[in-house]
Amino acid sequence: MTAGRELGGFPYGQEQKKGDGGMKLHGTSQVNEQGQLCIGGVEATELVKQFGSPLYVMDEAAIRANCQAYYQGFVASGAGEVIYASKAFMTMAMCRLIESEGLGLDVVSGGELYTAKQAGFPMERVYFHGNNKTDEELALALDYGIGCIVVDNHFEMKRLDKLAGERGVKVPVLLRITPGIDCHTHDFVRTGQIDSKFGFTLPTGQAAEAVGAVLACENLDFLGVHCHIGSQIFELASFQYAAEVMMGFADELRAKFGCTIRVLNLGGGFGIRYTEKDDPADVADYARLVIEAVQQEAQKRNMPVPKLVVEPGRSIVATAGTTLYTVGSIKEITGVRKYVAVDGGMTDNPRPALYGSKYEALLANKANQPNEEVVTITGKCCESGDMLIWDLSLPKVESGDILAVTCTGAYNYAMSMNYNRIGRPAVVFVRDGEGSVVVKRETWEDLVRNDQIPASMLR
Ligand SMILES: Cc1ncc(COP(=O)(O)O)c(C=O)c1O
Ligand SMILES: N[C@@H](CCCC[NH3+])C(=O)O
Repeated sequence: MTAGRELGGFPYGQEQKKGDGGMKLHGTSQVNEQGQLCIGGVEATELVKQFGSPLYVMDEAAIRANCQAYYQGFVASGAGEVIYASKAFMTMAMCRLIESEGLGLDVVSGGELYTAKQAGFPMERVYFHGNNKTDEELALALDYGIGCIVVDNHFEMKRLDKLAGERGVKVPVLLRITPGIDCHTHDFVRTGQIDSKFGFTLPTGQAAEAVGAVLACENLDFLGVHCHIGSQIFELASFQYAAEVMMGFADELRAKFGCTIRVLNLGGGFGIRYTEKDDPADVADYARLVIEAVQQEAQKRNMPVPKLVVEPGRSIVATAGTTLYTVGSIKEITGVRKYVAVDGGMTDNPRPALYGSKYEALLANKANQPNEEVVTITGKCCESGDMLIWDLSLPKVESGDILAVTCTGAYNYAMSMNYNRIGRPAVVFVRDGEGSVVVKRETWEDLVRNDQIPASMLR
């Protein structure tokens, strides 16, 4: 099983039949004999009837399969631990799923931490990240008995040491290191290069100095080091290189301070197939390569092999998600373009507007019909940049059709917003022919829930 598991080709439209990769469906998604897209054994049109539109649909079996691929690759062999980067998609139900698959959790805010706690997630399996954690967040983490805090900077280190001391605890910490590794991905989602807001910089000597500082903190238990070289990475060699650089750094620390790292956390970033242009490797190959790299480096340097931790986010959930929209207005500018507007847009998927991200889509209710036209899918925001997909080949589109945008499981719901006071769609987990709401749709009432009118304006 691999992340982004694809269940073979799919007879959707003429262009895709040309054998150029074409549109593929992930997880349990398939087209039934009536030409209807089904996810988790339920027709997409049924899901919309039952739960409304637009709708985030998460294929539970697909998420579990991705978790299991990671578990097999990294945990079953005894090499280490997999902690799901909850920023990609976080809800209480998701925490339950992750817990049941034997993975840990990476959180980056008090809100994510609180959600995990509310879901009953075991706190000793939680790692807390972030470049500007507040005292309140650090105190919450300590009071919850968190497993590990990934310290990003000196400001945090000092306050955490003090807060832990006040509570009479010694808290396990990793130091976030910026190793200076450049990898091929979009600039905005590249976090490992030197010019980064995250972590202690390795090549300048700042990182080694920070280890000296953490070792001097009475209430911090230095477990090891962390790095994260970026997101949506396809070159496995980048991860291998990161492992080598970090093990080299561990060797330097041994020489300098006589300390041994017990944990090496190499972050997340494994890429997934959004469109035919993306060609990800298997999680099993990724695991093998990284585990071997760490073992070889340890052997070469006569060091104990540290516990390896990885933090996948996107590759656990992205391919499991499909967003269903209802087609509304259609505007044709003859000889220029045909705009097809859906009942969502950048508010539920800001990635195309933010990063120029590309997605594939199909008409869920006409999934076996040949493509007839090229259209541009736009959202309903008062914003010209509110585009979801440019130049998409589809069967003849009509108002009322259900458009299914695939691979929306990561950083879609998580990054959704209320611009134009548009409520967030519901999130539904589908499995074995049934859908269950895991996040309710935001109502107009929800949108004004926190609004206050000053007394002076009520007079
Ligand atoms: C520190 C850290 N860990 C893990 C992740 C998860 O990355 P991805 O979703 O690309 O696997 C991120 C996000 O890029 C991150 O910043
Ligand atoms: N939000 C980004 C990924 C962020 C990575 C966080 N470190 C995306 O949608 O691709």
